[in-house]
Amino acid sequence: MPDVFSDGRIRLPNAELAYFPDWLSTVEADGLLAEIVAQTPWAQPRIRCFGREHAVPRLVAWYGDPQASYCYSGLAHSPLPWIAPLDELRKRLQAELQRNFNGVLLNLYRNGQDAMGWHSDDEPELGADPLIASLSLGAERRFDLRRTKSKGIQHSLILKHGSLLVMSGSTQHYWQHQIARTRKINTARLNLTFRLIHSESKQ
Ligand SMILES: O=C(O)CCC(=O)C(=O)O
Ligand SMILES: [Fe+2]
Repeated sequence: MPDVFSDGRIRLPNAELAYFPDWLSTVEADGLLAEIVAQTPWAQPRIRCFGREHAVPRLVAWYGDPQASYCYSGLAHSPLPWIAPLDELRKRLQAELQRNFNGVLLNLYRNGQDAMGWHSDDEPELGADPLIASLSLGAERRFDLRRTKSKGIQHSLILKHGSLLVMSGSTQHYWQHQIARTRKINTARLNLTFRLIHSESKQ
């Protein structure tokens, strides 16, 4: 693993987490937020949960290489072709982390009422020990972690504008994460999770 992981390491058992609060300058982060939000054809997929169909509480988009189909919110999604700002971020991450990414999932939380429930990113197409590079732009939201299916939050961090959180190793096997609703936030946050989809492992 490159040295970059050791600086920002968050020490939790059975997890590999590293947080870099100032990965982008504020100016870079401001520009990217405006550009990516404006250029993205946002969707709000409907999912079936406990027998009831409802729209996910956020807007989403999936960009990637043509073969990088990804299943999220219970549906398979073909990738949108890379746009320049996302491809540049991907190349920068690949150089710094010395790992490849072929897709990026975008989540746009329009305000504090948009959220993401407890989950692990452990789909088979992400491989045995998924590496997820998560870039946050816009409003600061709290990112909670808990041991898989346990009750209560074990660790939280505030993901700031321009920050990078890297999850790797066994994190997705032992831990779940969420972005909870909050009344305190009235502005938008964009999160980008760069991933590597192993298309050969799909049926
Ligand atoms: O918005 C975030 O920081 C988390 C997003 C996330 O967990 C995901 O896309 O799987
Ligand atoms: Fe996730």
